Amino acid sequence: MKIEQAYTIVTSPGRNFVTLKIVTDQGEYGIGDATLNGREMAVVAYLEEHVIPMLIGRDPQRIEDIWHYLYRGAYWRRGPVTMSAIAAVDMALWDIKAKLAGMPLYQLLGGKSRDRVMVYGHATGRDIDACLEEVARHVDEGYKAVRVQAGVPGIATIYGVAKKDGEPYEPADADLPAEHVWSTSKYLNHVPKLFAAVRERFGDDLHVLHDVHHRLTPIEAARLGKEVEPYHLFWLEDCVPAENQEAFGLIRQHTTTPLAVGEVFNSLYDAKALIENQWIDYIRATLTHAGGITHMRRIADLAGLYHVRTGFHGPTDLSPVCLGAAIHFDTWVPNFGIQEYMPHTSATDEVFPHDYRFEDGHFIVGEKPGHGVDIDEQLAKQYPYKRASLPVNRLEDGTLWHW
Ligand SMILES: O=C(O)[C@H](O)[C@@H](O)[C@H](O)[C@H](O)CO
Ligand SMILES: [Mg+2]
Repeated sequence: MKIEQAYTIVTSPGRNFVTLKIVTDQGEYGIGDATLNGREMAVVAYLEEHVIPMLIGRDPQRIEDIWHYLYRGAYWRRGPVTMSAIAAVDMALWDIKAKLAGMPLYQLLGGKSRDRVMVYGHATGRDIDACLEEVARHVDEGYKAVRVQAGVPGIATIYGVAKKDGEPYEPADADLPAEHVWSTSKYLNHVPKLFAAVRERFGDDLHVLHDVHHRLTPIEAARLGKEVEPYHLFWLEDCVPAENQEAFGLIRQHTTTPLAVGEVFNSLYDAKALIENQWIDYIRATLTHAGGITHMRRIADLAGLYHVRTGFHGPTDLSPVCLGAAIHFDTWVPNFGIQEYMPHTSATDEVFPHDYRFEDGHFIVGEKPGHGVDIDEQLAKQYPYKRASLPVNRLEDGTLWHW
């Protein structure tokens, strides 16, 4: 069996998505998600110029060998563009292998470790009251876990909070990056009040999460972790940028609030010290940005040795292809923690027909052979690519900060 054809499909049903389709000489095909928010066309160029020509004629069943050919064989290793391209190939090849086996992907990975996959949704509001209403809506819809992000008095625009209450949040909202202004002190003073209000209204059983989006220093993160301890967060996410993995060692000494990190990681080496030192509780790297199923299995297995569980990144800027494959992975992986879920627009769901379903705060995996997600290429053509950038952040004195 040989790979006869491979091509990228860029579509923007509300936001940009990059999909790689691989077709074999026997007519079987698989698809993978290659979406890197705000840098989509860099991955398309990498795939078209450097990856696809090398795939033609190879045996699609040799997933492991193709992974190493693309990783080691490139000489230049890692990085989000390279690893998203490799991930898309890997996801498409697992899709093909599972279709050839006549099995849903989770069966090929080792079968079910659980019947359903707990997800967390996003509640966002411009102030605490509006945010509590959104938490209530999620609880009514069956969610058992909710990420809570509210506006902070004195900060005009903040990560995770939609421009209008009740609307979904989309960060890549401008042709060129919007500029936000950030105040660490205003933020730190406000967040404990938000979680006090959440626990007061919703009691102890609801799992609550919060995303700091990389904005604090280690000692500031330690303070926040301590101050929210009474509210028993499921996790505190990305509390500092993680290039310097040792930073988490400092935070860890100060707080029992569980720590999650990794949505911008693209390899095991980004997380090695974090995992081996047990500085974190949840690893958030996901299939599309961290080298696909083949590499995420290695990360999850290492994590499992150190009591670290998975908490895959699942924003709307990953396509339903990634989400579908992730739900198979989540259904299998022994050390599963939780799956992030931001619902895609109905236009996106139409372009990417899928067989996973949301029920009572959980995803239920589908039974179709492969990862269960397809692409309607004709419909995809109706939504042309439109450049969209993530914002940048500045301190009140103008210094460029982490967004
Ligand atoms: O926890 C999350 O879901 C993330 O922080 C996202 O909202 C990112 O900001 C986005 O994926 C960037 O492209
Ligand atoms: Mg995040």
